[in-house]
Amino acid sequence: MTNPIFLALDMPQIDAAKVMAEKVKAHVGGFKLGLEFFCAHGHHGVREIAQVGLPIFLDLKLHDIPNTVAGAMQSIHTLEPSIVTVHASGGRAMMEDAKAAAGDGCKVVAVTMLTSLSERDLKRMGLTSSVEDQVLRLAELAHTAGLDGIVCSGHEVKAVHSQWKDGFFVVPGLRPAGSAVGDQKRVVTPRQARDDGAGMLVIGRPISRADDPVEAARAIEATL
Ligand SMILES: O=c1ccn([C@@H]2O[C@H](COP(=O)(O)O)[C@@H](O)[C@H]2O)c(=O)[nH]1
Repeated sequence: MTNPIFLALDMPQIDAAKVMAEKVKAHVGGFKLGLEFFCAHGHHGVREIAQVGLPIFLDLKLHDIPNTVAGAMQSIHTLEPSIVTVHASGGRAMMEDAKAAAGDGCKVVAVTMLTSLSERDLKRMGLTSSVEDQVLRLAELAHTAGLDGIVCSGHEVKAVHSQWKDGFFVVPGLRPAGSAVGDQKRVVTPRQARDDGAGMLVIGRPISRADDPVEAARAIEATL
């Protein structure tokens, strides 16, 4: 089994990110580079981390009109990410154009409902359905648009998996038992997410902010 853990390198310093990546590379399957890192270091930064030798997940959460998102996908093509995110709420046409622009060898997955949101947050946005129904609805839209899968929390992944059998499901908001939750609201353990159908486990602070990141990554890997 390939290691499903992707370490989120959410840090603005490229040297620190590279040191962290080198340290933990034996215990993770790849690295996730998001807005904090990409806004600071762009293409150069992605190439630096790619040199460590593991797959790169570019978590840019693209969300704009179809033409703009397709252009952004083409602009990151040369970086050869193994997976890129767009927001499902950008709509079907946007997701279709993103997938077409991504080309072969790059999975495109849609963020459904951020793991930092709760049912209460949905209501504040005027959405009256449950979190699970909202995630299932957006997953169906992403499936229809031809995407490879979605990003959701471990609370919904089982239901999504039973609705979309061959989908690829990325699950962040993961916390080993007893670790600090921080700003995440819908959390489960890495093992629970994997058992429920997650294909990729995105983990940041429980590893990157641990006193001993190598031991933290090793311990999580051992639970899977
Ligand atoms: O719904 C989402 C989508 C993406 N993320 C990203 O995952 C990591 C989680 O980091 P932790 O430190 O383990 O909380 C982070 O990079 C987010 O941008 C998410 O958390 N939820």
